[in-house]
This record gives sequence, structure tokens and C-alpha cells, in this order.
Amino acid sequence: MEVTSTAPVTVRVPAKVNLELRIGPLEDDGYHSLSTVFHAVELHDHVTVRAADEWSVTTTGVGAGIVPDDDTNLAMRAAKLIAARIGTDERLAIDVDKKIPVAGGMAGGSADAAAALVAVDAFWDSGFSPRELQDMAAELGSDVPFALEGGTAIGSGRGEHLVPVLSRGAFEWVFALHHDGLSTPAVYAECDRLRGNRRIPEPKPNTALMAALRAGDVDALASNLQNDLQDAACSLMPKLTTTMTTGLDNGALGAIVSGSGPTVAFLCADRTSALDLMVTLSASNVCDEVVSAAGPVHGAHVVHDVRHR
Ligand SMILES: C[C@@](CO)(OP(=O)(O)O)[C@H](O)COP(=O)(O)OP(=O)(O)OC[C@H]1O[C@@H](n2ccc(N)nc2=O)[C@H](O)[C@@H]1O
Ligand SMILES: Nc1ncnc2c1ncn2[C@@H]1O[C@H](COP(=O)(O)OP(=O)(O)O)[C@@H](O)[C@H]1O
Repeated sequence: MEVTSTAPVTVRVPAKVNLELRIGPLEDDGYHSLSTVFHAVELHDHVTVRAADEWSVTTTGVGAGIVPDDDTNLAMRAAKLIAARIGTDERLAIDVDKKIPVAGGMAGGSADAAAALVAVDAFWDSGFSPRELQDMAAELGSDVPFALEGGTAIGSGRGEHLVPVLSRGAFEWVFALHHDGLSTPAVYAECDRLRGNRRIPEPKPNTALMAALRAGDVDALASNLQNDLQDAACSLMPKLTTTMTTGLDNGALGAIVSGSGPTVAFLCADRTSALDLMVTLSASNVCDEVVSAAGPVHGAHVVHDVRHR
């Protein structure tokens, strides 16, 4: 197919935190079924695509040094998936500007894949429907469909089957980042090890959490945050327990390890207490970096003015 090349396209895409992450038993295919509540927060990567003689992917920003620059980069995989679907041999240069911590449990790689799908679709005006983009996203990884959607959503299966959650208002978060990342497979394996022979029920969403989101009740949300991978992440990186305790002792209403970690997410009563907590955590040396971000926010979308990001 002939494609029409246009000016570069930039897409903004959010990080996620799992407000709830319930992990089922290990299955025969080596994966776990899960029930999760994804929540998109205003910590964004930007992915730009432009016409080029050769395929390339270049990453700048936080953790750029450990992001692959070959076909294993999820943004590259997404772009080449669209190229294959429309049957073009045109090539693209992909620039990824990262604010989402790499290997931080905030699905930065998946976010870049979602952003690349949206950017390449717009760049080549390929006209895929939202459903077709969602199907391609699910092919690329279980967290990729949510990065396309954003907002707050229940994820089932491995997280790729999404149902939006009714949620009122905005929530203020502080994220404590640790630069030594945790590997997702290692955390799942540690979860299995800690569970031993215990019988694990099929995971399902917690209705109290849904009610808290529907009501915009930050205290109820804080007391219903739940992550079945948290003990495993803390077992592999014991300093996460200290980070969580420090945040809870200094005004956070709730604390949770984000996904497979090692980022720790703190839920705060309002913007002022989030800023106070940021200052305290920054001075405390329990983590490498502290950022604040509200949620929920939109999923991957084209930005027309990239100067004010
Ligand atoms: C934990 C979560 C929570 O949203 O995200 P992160 O916090 O890492 O971003 C996800 O389940 C991350 O899912 P995904 O991004 O698909 O994981 P992958 O890197 O593909 O999986 C790496 C390995 O982790 C284990 N794995 C992953 C997902 C799953 N549902 N069960 C598993 O057992 C498997 O051993 C798999 O080979
Ligand atoms: N565009 C990308 N950005 C970040 N990591 C990527 C990307 N593409 C591939 N990866 C690989 O995926 C791994 C997991 O990264 P990431 O998605 O940031 O973390 P997590 O799975 O903890 O949410 C990284 O260690 C990196 O090797």
C-alpha cells in the first residue's frame, strides 16, 4: 500500500499504577491470570515518529541508557507491526522521551508501544479503528491496551481485557522511584515461592475499591489499595518496606508498590500534602527520586504543541 508521509507526529502517553493487583495461581503456560485496577497518572513519555531512510529508535530522558535501541524496543515493535499490517516498506525514526521510570512497575515500555501505535497510525493516516488498535496493542503486551485507553479500568485475563471504572474527581499521588529496577518475571517467581503450596483462589475485583472510586472517597481508596506482588517485591528489595513506612509516617493516606515494583506509590489527601510528602521523601534518602502526579488522565493521544510539556 502507498502511504502518505506527513510532518512528524508526537504522542503523549501516561504511566500506570495498579490500585489493585490480584494474582491467580501459576498456569501451565507459565503466566498468572490476574484481576487488576489500572489507573493512568500524569507522568508521561512522548513518542515522536518521522520519515527516515532506515528504521531507528532513540531514547532520551530518565533511564534512557538501559532501554534497547533495536527490534526488542516495544515502540519499534509497535511501529513495525503497523508497517507490516499496511504492507509498506517505508521506514521511520522513532524518538522516545522518557519520564516514566524504566523497569519501575509503571509500564513505561508498554506505554511507548501504545504511543507508537497511535503515532504511526496518525503519521501514515492508516485509519485503523479503535478496536483494531486495541487488538494490535494486546498482541504487543498485556499492559499495552490500557496505555491506549487511560483513565481507570479493570483488567482481567493477563490485564488485556478492559472494562472502564466509574471514578469521581482526581487523586493526588507521590511516587518514590528506585533506580535499581526489578525484573517482572523475577517478582512473579518470588510471589510463587512465597505462596508455596497454598491454594490460590481465582482473582476478582474488590467491590469496596469500586465503591471508593465511584464516590471519589480518597480515604476509602487508600484503605483498599492491594497488590499481591508487593510482598514479593519487598522480599527481593527489602528497602521498599522502609520507603513505604517513611511515606505513611509523613502524611500519606495509603502506600502501595506499583505493579511489580520497585516504584512505591503514595496516595495523598490533596495537592498540598502531596507537595509536603515530596519534600520529606526527597530529604529522607529512602529512594532515588520523587515525583508527584494526579490521576486519572487520558491514554495515548497526539499532541499538537510539544513545547509545553
Ligand atoms: C506486573 C504487571 C502489572 O500490570 O506490570 P508491571 O508492573 O511489570 O509494569 C504486569 O502483569 C506485567 O505484565 P507483562 O508486561 O505482560 O509481563 P511480561 O514482561 O510480558 O512478563 C514477563 C514474565 O512475567 C511473568 N508473568 C507476567 C505476567 C503475568 N500475568 N503472569 C506472569 O507470570 C511470566 O514469567 C512472564 O514470562
Ligand atoms: N520503550 C521501552 N521503554 C522501556 N523499556 C523498554 C522499552 N522497550 C523495551 N523495554 C524493556 O522492557 C523492560 C521493562 O521495562 P518497563 O516497561 O519500563 O518496566 P515495567 O515492566 O517494570 O513496567 C526494560 O528493562 C527494557 O529492557
